[in-house]
Amino acid sequence: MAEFTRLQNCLALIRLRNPPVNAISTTVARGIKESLQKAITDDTVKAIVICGADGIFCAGADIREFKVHKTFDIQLGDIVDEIQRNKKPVVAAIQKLALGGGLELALGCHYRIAHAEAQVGFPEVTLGILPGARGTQLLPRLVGVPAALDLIISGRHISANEALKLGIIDKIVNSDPIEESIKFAQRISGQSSQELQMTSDMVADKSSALGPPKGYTSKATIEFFFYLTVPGLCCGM
Ligand SMILES: CC/C=C\C=C\CC(=O)SCCNC(=O)CCNC(=O)[C@H](O)C(C)(C)COP(=O)(O)OP(=O)(O)OC[C@H]1O[C@@H](n2cnc3c(N)ncnc32)[C@H](O)[C@@H]1OP(=O)(O)O
Repeated sequence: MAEFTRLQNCLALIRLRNPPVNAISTTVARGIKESLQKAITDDTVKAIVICGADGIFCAGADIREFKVHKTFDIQLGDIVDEIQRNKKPVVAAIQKLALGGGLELALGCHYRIAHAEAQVGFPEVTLGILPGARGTQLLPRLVGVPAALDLIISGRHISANEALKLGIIDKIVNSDPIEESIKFAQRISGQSSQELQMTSDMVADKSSALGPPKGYTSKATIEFFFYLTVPGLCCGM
């Protein structure tokens, strides 16, 4: 599930909870979607923090459901789009791991604050799939195409420090990233939607050289990935 908490100071907290690694099951995805809706439609909420329960952000899709579903009725990509469309700033507080769909969720957020011991990565390739929830668009926009390809094709996990240097993470903390994210969200919640729109437009301008906007995966890119990865590969969800 995902728990929605209305905090003081005009903030909302969305906490993923699915032991042992807060993987994104259908129930978790539905919970995130519903919680986001609540936060977005509540005029008193000015900023949103997304985190995981029990000291871990999220290890990606719930692989226990892979045997049950061929497709998921709630698409993580739609949730990522919703976060990006909305005018309220969203901060991802990353503890321990943000992998696969968990990293895509974090990349959809406007800011990422991670603990120094955290790791991030796209292990999809080890399962014979590709990041399918905007990761192949959002990652290159942050780190450039060569570094994004390296991470997606290798499936390796990288440290928070490397992620900071690459530009995947905005800030590393040695304290509790959830508390830090709440403080940060509080600070930026004063920004007007116009200021936020200007900031996201500037980011979009800077990355426009990388091609079409999110939601688009070129055929050539897909073919390239197919070529480089294992036979019998199926596409991400
Ligand atoms: C709606 C879908 C939307 C988007 C889809 C996106 C695609 C993806 O996200 S694909 C990527 C999926 N994630 C992974 O492949 C991660 C796989 N797991 C690991 O690499 C490791 O388990 C680990 C998370 C790095 C943790 O390693 P470690 O600390 O060594 O512990 P383990 O013994 O390996 O695992 C502990 C415990 O967690 C369970 N678990 C791990 N990952 C998942 C997962 N993704 N889903 C469900 N459960 C997971 C693992 O089975 C262990 O459970 P036990 O009951 O303790 O055995």
